[in-house]
Amino acid sequence: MRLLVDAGNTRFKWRLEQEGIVIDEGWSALGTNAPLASIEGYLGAVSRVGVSAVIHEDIRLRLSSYLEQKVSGPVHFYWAEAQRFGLRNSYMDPRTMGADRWHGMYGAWKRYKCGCAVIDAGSAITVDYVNNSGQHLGGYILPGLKMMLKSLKNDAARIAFEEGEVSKAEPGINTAECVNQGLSWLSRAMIERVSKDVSELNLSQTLVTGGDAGRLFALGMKGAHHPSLVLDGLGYIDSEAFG
Ligand SMILES: Nc1ncnc2c1ncn2[C@@H]1O[C@H](COP(=O)(O)OP(=O)(O)OP(=O)(O)O)[C@@H](O)[C@H]1O
Ligand SMILES: CC(C)(CO)[C@@H](O)C(=O)NCCC(=O)O
Ligand SMILES: [K+]
Repeated sequence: MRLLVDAGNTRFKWRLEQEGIVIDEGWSALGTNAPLASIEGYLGAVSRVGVSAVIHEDIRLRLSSYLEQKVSGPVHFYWAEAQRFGLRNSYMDPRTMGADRWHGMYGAWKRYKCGCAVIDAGSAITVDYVNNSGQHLGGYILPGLKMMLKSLKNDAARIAFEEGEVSKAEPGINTAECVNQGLSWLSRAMIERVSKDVSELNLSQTLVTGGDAGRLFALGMKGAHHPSLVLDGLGYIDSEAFG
C-alpha cells in the first residue's frame, strides 16, 4: 500500500493506494498530534510514503517522525526540481519553490502535456503558467481568501464584520458588505486577469485546485477542477522513482 501526503499550511491531504488504485482520500487539520488518525488502522500495511510539504520545518519533522513510527516502509519528502519529463522550472534556485507548486504543475503537465495555467487556491493562492513546450513561464503568490479576511480582522482596529461567502461584487454599503463583496470583487479581477493571460500566452488548459477552488468557480472561474492535483503530481513522481 502506498500513502501520499500533501502537507499544506491549513490542512494535510492524503491518499491511500493499493496497486495503483485509490482506496481512500481525505484530509485533516494542521496541528493535530495524530494527523492521520482516521487511517491509522491502515498505516502498518503502508510500504511507502511520499510527501509534498510546504509547512514549517518543526511541523515537517513532527510529521516525519509520526509517519516513521506508524508506517513499516520508507518515507520520502519530494521537493521542487529544475526539470522533469520535459517540464522545466523557471526558478534559478528550484529548491526555493514550494513543493506543492511543482507537484501541481507536474500533475497538470502529465495529465494534459500542453500549455496550462495552474491555480492553487489554498492558504495562499498561487498562479503558475507553463507553456506548450513545458517551460514554466513564472507565477504569482497571493494571500489566500481566509488569510485576507484574517488580516483585515487582526490588523485594522475598526474593521469588525461577520464573514459571509457571497458572489455579489457590487460596492458595499456597510462594513460586512464592503469586506465580503470586496473579496469577491478582488477575486473576480484575478479571474479576469488569469483568463487574459491564458489567452495572450496561448495556454490550452486552466486547472484549479485548493480548498477555495469552488469559491473561484462560483465567482466565474473557467477551467477544470482537480481537487487533488498536488497528490496527482506527487504520485507520478514517486512512481517514477520507485516503480
Ligand atoms: N473544511 C475546511 N477547512 C479549512 N479550510 C477550508 C475548508 N474548506 C475550504 N477551506 C478553504 O480552503 C483554504 C485552504 O485550502 P487548502 O486546504 O487547499 O490549503 P493548504 O493546501 O493547506 O494550504 P497551502 O498549500 O496554500 O499552504 C482556506 O483558506 C479556506 O478558505
Ligand atoms: C506559496 C505557498 C505557501 C503555497 O502553498 C507554497 O508554495 C510556498 O511556501 N512556497 C515557497 C515560496 C515559493 O514558492 O517561491
Ligand atoms: K496547496
